[in-house]
Amino acid sequence: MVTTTSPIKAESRDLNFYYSNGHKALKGISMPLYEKRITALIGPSGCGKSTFLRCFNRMHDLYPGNSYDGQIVMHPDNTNILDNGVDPIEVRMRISMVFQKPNPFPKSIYENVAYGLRVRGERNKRVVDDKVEEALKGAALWDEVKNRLHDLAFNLSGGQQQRLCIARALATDPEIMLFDEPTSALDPIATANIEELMSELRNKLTILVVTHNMQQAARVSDYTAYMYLGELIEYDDTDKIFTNPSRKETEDYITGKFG
Ligand SMILES: Nc1ncnc2c1ncn2[C@@H]1O[C@H](COP(=O)(O)OP(=O)(O)OP(=O)(O)O)[C@@H](O)[C@H]1O
Repeated sequence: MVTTTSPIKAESRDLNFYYSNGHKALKGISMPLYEKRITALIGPSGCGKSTFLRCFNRMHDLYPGNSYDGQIVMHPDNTNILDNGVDPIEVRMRISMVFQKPNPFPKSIYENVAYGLRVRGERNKRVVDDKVEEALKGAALWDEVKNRLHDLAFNLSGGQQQRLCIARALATDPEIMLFDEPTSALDPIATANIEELMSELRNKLTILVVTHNMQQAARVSDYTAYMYLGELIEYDDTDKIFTNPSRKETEDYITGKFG
C-alpha cells in the first residue's frame, strides 16, 4: 500500500493489450498514477513497459490490428481515454510523450515548440510567441536558445534536443507526461539535467517514466511498478520497492539476481 495524500490523476483498470499478431503483451494491469507524482516502470526487456506507456496516449492506434480491453480512466472528468468515442489527437494533447532518442522535427527550434499549438489552430503570433517562451523556460532551455530560435533544431546537442522535445510536449499544457527511457541516449551530465527537470515538472504535472536504470528510478520517482511478462508484479512507494519489496521476484530483479 502506498503512502500518499495525492489524488489519482489516471488509472488503468484491468488493462489487456494485444498486438496485431495476437501477442497478449499486457495482462490485466490495474495501476494508479497519482497527481503531481512520478511513477517509474521497471522490469526486464520485453516485459511490456513501453507497451503499457504507449496505451496512455493511444500510440497503438497508429498501427491497425492492435487492440485493448479494459480502461484507462482520467480524473477528475472520469473519461475512459480508450473509449472509441474519444479522439486520440485530443488524448495526445492531454497526455504527451517524450521518446528514448530525441526526435525533433526538421524545423526551427521555434517551430518545433509551436507545432502542437498550430495543430490546435492557434494563429495569434503573440500567443504562440509567449507559449514558446514559457515552454522553453519550463524545459530549462530558454537561456541557451533565446538568441537562435530560428536555427534548425538539429544544430542543438543531444541533451538540448531532448529538452526541446520536452518543451514541445509542454507547449500544449498536458496533464500527464510520458517518458520512455528519456536519458538512455544521453551522457551523464545531460542525464542529470533531464532528471532535475523531471523533478521540477513534477510540481505541475503527473509523470510516468520507463527506465532501465534502477538508480534513476530510485532517484526520481515517488512510486515504482515492477512488471514481468506483461503482468504487474508489484507496485509500491519507490523507497519500499528498493529497500524492502514484498515479492521475491522484485527483489531478485532489483538486486541483479535476475534480468
Ligand atoms: N509491434 C509489435 N508486435 C508484436 N509484438 C510486439 C510488438 N512490440 C512489442 N512486442 C512484444 O510485446 C512484448 C512487450 O514489449 P515492450 O516493448 O513493451 O517491452 P519493454 O518492457 O518495453 O522492453 P524493453 O525494455 O526492451 O524496451 C515483448 O514480448 C515484445 O516482443
